[in-house]
Amino acid sequence: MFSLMANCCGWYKRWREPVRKVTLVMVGLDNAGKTATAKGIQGEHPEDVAPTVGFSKINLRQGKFEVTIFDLGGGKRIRGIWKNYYAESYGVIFVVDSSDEERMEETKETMSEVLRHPRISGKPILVEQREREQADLDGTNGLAESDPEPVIVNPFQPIASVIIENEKKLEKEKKKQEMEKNSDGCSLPHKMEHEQIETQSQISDSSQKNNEFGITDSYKEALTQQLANEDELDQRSSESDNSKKKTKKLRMKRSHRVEPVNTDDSAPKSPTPPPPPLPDFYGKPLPPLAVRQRPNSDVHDVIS
Ligand SMILES: Nc1nc2c(ncn2[C@@H]2O[C@H](COP(=O)(O)OP(=O)(O)OP(=O)(O)O)[C@@H](O)[C@H]2O)c(=O)[nH]1
Ligand SMILES: [Mg+2]
Repeated sequence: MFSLMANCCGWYKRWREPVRKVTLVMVGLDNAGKTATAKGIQGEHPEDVAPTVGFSKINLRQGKFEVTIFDLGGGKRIRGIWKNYYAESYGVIFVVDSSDEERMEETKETMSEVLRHPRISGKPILVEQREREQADLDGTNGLAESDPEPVIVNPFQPIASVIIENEKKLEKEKKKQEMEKNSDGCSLPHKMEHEQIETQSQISDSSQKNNEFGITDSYKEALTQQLANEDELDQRSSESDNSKKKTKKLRMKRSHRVEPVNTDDSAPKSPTPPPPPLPDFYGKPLPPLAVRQRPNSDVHDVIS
């Protein structure tokens, strides 16, 4: 009864777990058997498999994982596209035809190139080894006849275990970091307090030192200088007050006078200027001119 309950709980937990999407990339030399492997995973016979040009996509469900495998073409000319899939792939399935001994060196070089790539390093890699009979290689033995049952090879199972292991490690690391953060958060206020206390003590120390050395003379000098400055300031302020008063008086006096016309530019110019003052002649005003004398004319000025 107890085991049944535990099983039910485990099943419910697994059912509640969110579905994880994982993308994998399947690479290897041409004719290595990548597409045949992909067909085998899907429960199909790997017969009449044509060389892959570009890629083919496989979707399958593995427990809580939704797996997408990109089966990429392995021809020399197509290998350049592999790197375009590295970034979004969680891991790599590298298929090797171990019976093709002649191409072992090429396989080695290609694999090391893949492993060296910065977008692959650190990611899980599964090397899928396919071994074919000599008859298969010669083409004398028909595939369908030799393998009546579909090849059920699931390269994702070991990768899934690696993923789960990695996740556990990540969770542990996360918890550790959180713990460290919390401990840092607790110690931070203490640090602050300690620093404050230190700075305060430094200040008090410096003031104490000043008193100890008795810089009273400099203090006196500073005081006298300040007083002198204040006196100067007072004098300046009184002078400025007097000048203000003087200007006030001047203004008062000048306000009774008639201002000259063109001396002040700021004053608005009147359209009809006032008549010019009459010229004095020994204190007596000259009579106004009625007619002005003109050259080569008989007309003379007449004094009225
Ligand atoms: N008998 C036998 N034939 C196989 C096996 N795996 C692959 N083949 C055959 O080998 C040929 C190449 O296999 P593919 O799966 O197309 O190889 P590939 O790696 O996908 O090649 P590219 O798509 O060109 O990169 C096909 O004709 C397959 O039928 C196997 O396990 N046994
Ligand atoms: Mg293929």
